[in-house]
Amino acid sequence: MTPEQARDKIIFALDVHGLADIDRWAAQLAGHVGMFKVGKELFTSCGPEAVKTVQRHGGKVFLDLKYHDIPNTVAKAMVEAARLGVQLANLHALGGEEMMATAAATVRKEFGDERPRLLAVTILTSSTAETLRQVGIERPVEEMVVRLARLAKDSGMDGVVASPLEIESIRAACGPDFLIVTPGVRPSFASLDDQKRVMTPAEAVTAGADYLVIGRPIAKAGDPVAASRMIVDEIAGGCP
Ligand SMILES: O=C(O)c1cc(=O)[nH]c(=O)n1[C@@H]1O[C@H](COP(=O)(O)O)[C@@H](O)[C@H]1O
Repeated sequence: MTPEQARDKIIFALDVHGLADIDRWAAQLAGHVGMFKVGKELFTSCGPEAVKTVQRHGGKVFLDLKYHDIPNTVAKAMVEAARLGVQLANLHALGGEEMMATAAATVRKEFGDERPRLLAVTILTSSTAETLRQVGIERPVEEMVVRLARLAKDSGMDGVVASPLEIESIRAACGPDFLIVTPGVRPSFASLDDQKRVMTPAEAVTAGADYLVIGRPIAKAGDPVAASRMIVDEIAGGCP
C-alpha cells in the first residue's frame, strides 16, 4: 500500500473543545491524515462552526454524534448533518431497524449520491461482555456486533463503526463493499488509555478496515506529526 493510501485511512479524532484548537490541529496535521472527526465534545462546545472550521482548512469531516432517538428525530438530524457537507456521519445501531432505515432513506431521497456515507456504531470499543450484561444483554460481544452490522446493512446503512477485533467477522457477514471504521487502534508506541478491544493500525487494515479513528496516540505524542508519519509507515509497510 502506498503512503498516500495509508494516510487516507487515518481519521484524526479532534477530541478538543475550541475553534482555536481546531485551527491548530488542522493546520498541523493537514496532509498527514485523511480526515478529521468532530465528536460530541467539540460539537457541543462549538456547533456547526467546528465542521466549517475544518472544512476551511480543506479537511474532510466525520461527524461523530452517534444519534439514538425516535426514527423521525434521527432522520431529521441526519439530514442536517448531510447539509453540513460532511463525508461520514453516524448513529447507534442499537436504535434498531426502523430508526436506521428511516434515516438512510430520508438522506438518500434528499441528497442522492451527494451525501455522507452513513455509519452505524455497533458495540463501543470501551464495552465488554460485562458492560452488556449490566444492561441485560447476555450475549458475547462479537455475536452482538455481527448481528448489529447485518441489521445496519439490511437497513440501508453504508457501514459500521466497530472494534478492530470484529473486522473479519463483519467482512464475512456483510461483504467487501460495506465500510468498516475502527477506533480502538493503538500503534506499538502508544498506551491503551480506556480502550479495551484494540489492534495495531497495520493489523486493523490487514484485517479489512477501511478507516481507522485515532485520537490520543497522535494528540498526546510529543511530536504529533512524527506520530502520524510513524502510523502511516506502519500501515504502508505492513499491508499489501
Ligand atoms: O464512533 C467512534 O468514533 C468511536 C466508537 C467506539 O466504539 N469507540 C471509540 O473510541 N470511538 C471514538 O474514537 C475516538 C478514539 O480516540 P482515542 O482512543 O484517543 O484514539 C474517540 O473520539 C471515541 O469517541
